[in-house]
Amino acid sequence: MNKCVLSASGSGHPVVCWLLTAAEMKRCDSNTSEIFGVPSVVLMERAALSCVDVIVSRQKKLEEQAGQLGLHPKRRVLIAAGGGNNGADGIAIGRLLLQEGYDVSFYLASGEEKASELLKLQLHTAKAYGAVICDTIPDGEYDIIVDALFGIGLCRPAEGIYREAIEWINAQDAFVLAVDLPSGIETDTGAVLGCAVRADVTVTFGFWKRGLLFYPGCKYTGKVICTQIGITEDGFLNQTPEAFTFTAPVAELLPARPEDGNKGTFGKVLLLAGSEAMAGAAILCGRSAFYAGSGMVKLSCPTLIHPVIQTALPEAMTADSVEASARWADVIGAGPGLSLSDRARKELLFVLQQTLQPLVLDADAINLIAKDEALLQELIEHQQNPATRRKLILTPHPGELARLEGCAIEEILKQPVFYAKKWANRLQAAVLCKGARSIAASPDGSIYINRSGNSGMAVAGSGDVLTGIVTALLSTIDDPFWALCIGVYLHGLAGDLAAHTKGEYSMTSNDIAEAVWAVLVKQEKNYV
Ligand SMILES: NC(=O)C1=CN([C@@H]2O[C@H](COP(=O)(O)OP(=O)(O)OC[C@H]3O[C@@H](n4cnc5c(N)ncnc54)[C@H](O)[C@@H]3O)[C@@H](O)[C@H]2O)[C@@H](O)CC1
Ligand SMILES: Nc1ncnc2c1ncn2[C@@H]1O[C@H](COP(=O)(O)OP(=O)(O)O)[C@@H](O)[C@H]1O
Ligand SMILES: [K+]
Repeated sequence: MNKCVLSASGSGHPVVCWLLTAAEMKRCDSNTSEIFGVPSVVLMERAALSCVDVIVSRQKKLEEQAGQLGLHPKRRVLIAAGGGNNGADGIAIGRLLLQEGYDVSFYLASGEEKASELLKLQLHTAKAYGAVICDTIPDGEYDIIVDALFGIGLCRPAEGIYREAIEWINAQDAFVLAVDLPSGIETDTGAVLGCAVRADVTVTFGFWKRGLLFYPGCKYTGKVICTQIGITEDGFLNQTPEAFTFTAPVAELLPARPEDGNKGTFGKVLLLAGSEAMAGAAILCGRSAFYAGSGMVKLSCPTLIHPVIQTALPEAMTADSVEASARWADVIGAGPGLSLSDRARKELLFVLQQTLQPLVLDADAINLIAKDEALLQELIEHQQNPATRRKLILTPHPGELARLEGCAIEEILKQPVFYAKKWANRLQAAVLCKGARSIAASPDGSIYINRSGNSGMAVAGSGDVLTGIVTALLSTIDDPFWALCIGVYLHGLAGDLAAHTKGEYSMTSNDIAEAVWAVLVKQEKNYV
């Protein structure tokens, strides 16, 4: 991956949003305090102030609206604090709200004797300002609940009094602000450990955590507000986080289009796609490749389906076999609607063994390789050897990745990041694991987590569109991992546009393909 582009984010590169694990965040916290000398208590005060800002500005709006109706919204707050530094944040928030004139009750779920040092300090200060700390939830009705039970330190399922507190919070008719993360959400995976708070707003400090983006965690966060509390990219030192996502627009990452270019300049894409029963896959893939900027697209598929392809996609050329076009192509994409036929296998073998161009493998190309242990081993050996390695992208869904791995789909779904990384390393390739949050892994260990797209994209042919986009981008973007990340992101944006016009119920994969051009126009114009 082009680390230069990513590290530019320190100077405010608008495209990349880091997604941290708990360990990365802890390292960054401690570097900020220990190397740069910003005391933890200063960071904590800023963290607390940033939450207070959110509460106070919301309250102000409510009071303005209610005032016009002669109403007076109450300011009854409950702070629900755990025994770690997330709890300490909560106590600091409560103390600041007391000073703002709010009616604040404090519930400390863990005993004071088990409190972290910073929590002890915060308890001492809060008490000095008149806070009364209760060891059961004080009876009463609350307008605002601050969830500060657990943050990035959650390490086991929430049980006992913690479960009771979480369930109680979820049963209240109050505005819930989660501090850093909703309690019960695992920082790295977004899994619910036991049970989790359903927040209206999550104020997260310094950087996004992966679990705020992954499902199911993202369903618990409400609106996520990432606040700057003095923990910056300087705190990474030389260890940038593994994972990132894009924030729109990505125009500056798109391949440049030379004014004096010709159709050869913009990529000659050869697609091994389509079969008698799946001609549409080839059409969707080819159409998307054109919309994503390819100069020329040639589809290698059985002669029988040439007429239907020529009719639906007159811009494309057709061929009976890849052999004749192998030299012509700048890039090859293989798999959509290919089938597992003998012809498909023969064609794929030719591509794998007789060509060297950058290659995208999807769907049946992956299934054919997964079925053939010798072929898979040969591919691994080629890719492990720098002398024979080619630029390679794989775009499996979890079922296809499970076939490659030889395990159950559930196993992949439990650890998608792990398996994407494992295959990226094994094949020295950019490997995607598709889903509601597609994960792309690079051989250098970088992870892209995609957040564009919607459930309307869970429709037949959607993956074929992605293959067309990614193959087109691979012809002009040098780094396969970048081509994959950008392709996946644009594909999701096209899905969002299709959902906007046709709705998630009715949109088809062709609607996604037909939205690609509009997404690119928006990117070019630098707005979304
Ligand atoms: N410099 C810093 O370190 C900063 C830390 N901040 C806050 O500190 C938090 C991290 O603090 P901690 O590392 O203390 O972690 P937490 O406060 O998130 O939780 C850790 C505590 O909870 C316990 N615990 C974990 N899972 C449990 C379970 N299921 N049941 C019962 N107890 C459980 C642990 O044993 C530990 O005592 C962040 O999320 C953030 O809110 C912020 O104040 C910003 C600055
Ligand atoms: N709930 C969802 N939210 C966002 N994107 C989704 C969702 N479900 C599926 N997708 C996307 O739709 C595409 C489906 O691809 P794939 O499973 O290969 O479909 P097909 O084989 O039918 O073409 C993937 O890019 C995936 O990330
Ligand atoms: K929390």
